[in-house]
This record gives sequence, structure tokens and C-alpha cells, in this order.
Amino acid sequence: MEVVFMAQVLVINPGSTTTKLAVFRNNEKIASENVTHSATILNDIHTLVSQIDFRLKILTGFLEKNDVDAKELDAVAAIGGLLKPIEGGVYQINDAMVHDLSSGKYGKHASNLGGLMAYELAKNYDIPAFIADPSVTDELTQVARFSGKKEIERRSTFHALNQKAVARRILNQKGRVYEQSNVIVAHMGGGITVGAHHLGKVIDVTNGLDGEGAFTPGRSGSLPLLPFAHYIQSHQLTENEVMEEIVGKAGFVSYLGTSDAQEIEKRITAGDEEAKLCYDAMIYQIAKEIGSQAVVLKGQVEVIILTGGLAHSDYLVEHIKPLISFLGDIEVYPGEIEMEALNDYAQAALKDSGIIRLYE
Ligand SMILES: Nc1ncnc2c1ncn2[C@@H]1O[C@H](COP(=O)(O)OP(=O)(O)O)[C@@H](O)[C@H]1O
Ligand SMILES: CCCC(=O)OP(=O)(O)O
Repeated sequence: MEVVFMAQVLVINPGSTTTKLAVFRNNEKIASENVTHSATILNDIHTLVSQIDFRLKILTGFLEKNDVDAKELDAVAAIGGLLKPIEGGVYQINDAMVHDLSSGKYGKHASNLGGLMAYELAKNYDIPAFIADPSVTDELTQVARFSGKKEIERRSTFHALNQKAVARRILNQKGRVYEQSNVIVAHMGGGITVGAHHLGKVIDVTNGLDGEGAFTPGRSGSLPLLPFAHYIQSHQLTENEVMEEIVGKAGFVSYLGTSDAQEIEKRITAGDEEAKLCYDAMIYQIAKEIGSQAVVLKGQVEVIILTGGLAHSDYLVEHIKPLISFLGDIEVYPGEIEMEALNDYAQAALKDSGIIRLYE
């Protein structure tokens, strides 16, 4: 009789205001929770890294509540944070990675906590901890790296895990193979990134944190440089404050005072013209970015995929389609499948250690 190995994997995905947790047995999700943290609690915990204990306590509570014995776990997988630029794939969390995530050497983002929490837990139970397709996944071509100013190189920071996982899933459904296809993926949530996927590599993509691409519910996207330089100077902003202006205090938040697209849609339905114009402007900018990536792919676009929380919006989908449909077929995949993708990677790594990459 064949003995089937049932691998149990804990998946950790911390966001700026949430911690998503799940336990999988092989491909079956046996427990999951999306814990929302109030801004008050997080503001009281001053630095990102000092949130680890708070979030680990939530994790322990989640395991207890769902009768999951941590000793029975075979691996932990977490969303990768801001690391040095690396190729996509699955990486075992090591000391070098922990150093870069905790020091914030490559930037501070809630996702940094994922790798740190996974490492801490895995160490206690002597099991491997992985990250996969982190947001710093860098497969840009050399021409895509030019910013226009020698001292400043464009960086690849995007929703790599979800973009690749959704592209794989949609292509599988079409009987196609990701590594043999050309697709454009627009991940549209609190952050928006649009990537050109060419034969399994994201050869160009808008950076989600550097102020590129379309504006989003809370982010500026690209800004006219001279007026922004003047704004920085007249408000005497520090580098951290500049970051907050670009990521957090911009987009819908700055025009309409909320990052909640559903709330804005209610205003539109109630006849709010200002809300409609702003929503339409964001849709217009996303469409322009999709057009740019179609050029990157020389017009050979098998499918354009719309994903992320905003892809739930009928308003957005119906208004973007007429702008981009001439470029190719459109598929809508609302939400994200990051937890499933991390489990898939961890299960694959447990079966074949040859696929595990080394972070140096
Ligand atoms: N059903 C929906 N209709 C319209 N907008 C939605 C819907 N669900 C979520 N959103 C919007 O998507 C954005 C958040 O995207 P999401 O991908 O869930 O967040 P995050 O990027 O923080 O993970 C918010 O502006 C939210 O209002
Ligand atoms: C870190 C780059 C991807 C990104 O913008 O993620 P969020 O939208 O989840 O902040």
C-alpha cells in the first residue's frame, strides 16, 4: 500500500493592518483567519519589528483555537518582505535574510514581519521556514532599469506572489503554461502594480512603493517631479515623511478622504460627481499602465488579468474594459491567492529540496 505523506504547513501573511493566517494539509486549507489590527494598537507599537511579539501571540492563539499542534507542522511559509532584489521562486529563510528584514536595509513594509515570524516559529520547532516570490522579485530587463537619471535606478517591487500565482492559475485553466506565455497582470488593491510577464519572467512592472504607475486608493503613483520637489521643500519634509506622502496620504485618501473604494462607489451612486471623476481618473491611469506593458510585450498579449481587491468592483471592471479590450482578452480574478501560493511553494519545497534557492 502506498503511504501518502501529508505535509502540514502554516502560512503567515502580515499586512499593514491585518495578519492573515492559514494551515494547510497538503492542498487542503484546514484553518484560516484574517485578523484585523486597529490603528490604535499598531500606533502604540512604535517600530515595525517590535510588532513581532504582538503578532506571534495572535498566531499562537490562532493555532490553539483551531487545535493545531505546532509540533505537527512540517514547515512554515511566509510572504517575503523587502529584501535585496532576487529572482522569483522559493527561498529558505536564513540568517542573512533575517538580518535584512529586521534591519530594514532594503525598506520597511509589514511583509518584513512575515519572514521574521516564520523564522522564529520554525526555529522553536526545528522545521524549515520559506518565503516565495517576494515583492522584491526582480526579473527586469536591462532597458527597464533606466529611470532617466544615472544616479537613480528603477527597482522591481510589486505584488509578485499574487501576480504570478493568478497568472499561472488562469493560464492553466486555458490549457496554457505560464513559462511559455505572455500576459499582463494588474494587481489592484491598496497598492496597484501592473506587470509584463514574458515566458515566466516579469520583465517590466510598475513599482508599488517608489511612486510609479497609477494612483491607488492610498498611494500617489507617479507624480510630476518639479511640483513635488517644490511641495517637499515648502513643507520641509523628511525622507520618511516623503514616503508617507507617496504611500498612505495620496490617491483616494488625498482627494476623497478615504481609501475605501466601496464607500466611494456608494458616493458615486448617490450622485457625487467629484467621487466619480476621481475613480474614473484612477481607472484611466491603470489602463494607461496596461497599455505600456502591452508595448513591452510587443503587442503579443495572450491575456490581461485584473486581480486584487479592486477587481471585485463591477464599476471598475466595466469602465476599464472599453479602454483596454483592443489589447487582448481580459480575465478578472478578484482578490488574491497568496496563502494558497505560499502553501504550494512550501509543499513543493518539502517534496523536492532541489528547488529551494539560497539568499546570500
Ligand atoms: N467588492 C468590492 N468592490 C469594490 N471595491 C472593493 C471590494 N472589495 C474590496 N474593495 C476595495 O479594494 C481595496 C483593497 O484591496 P485589497 O486587495 O483587499 O487590499 P490590500 O491591498 O490592502 O490587500 C479597497 O479600496 C477596498 O475598498
Ligand atoms: C511591497 C510591494 C507590493 C505592495 O505594494 O504591497 P501592498 O499593496 O500589500 O502594500
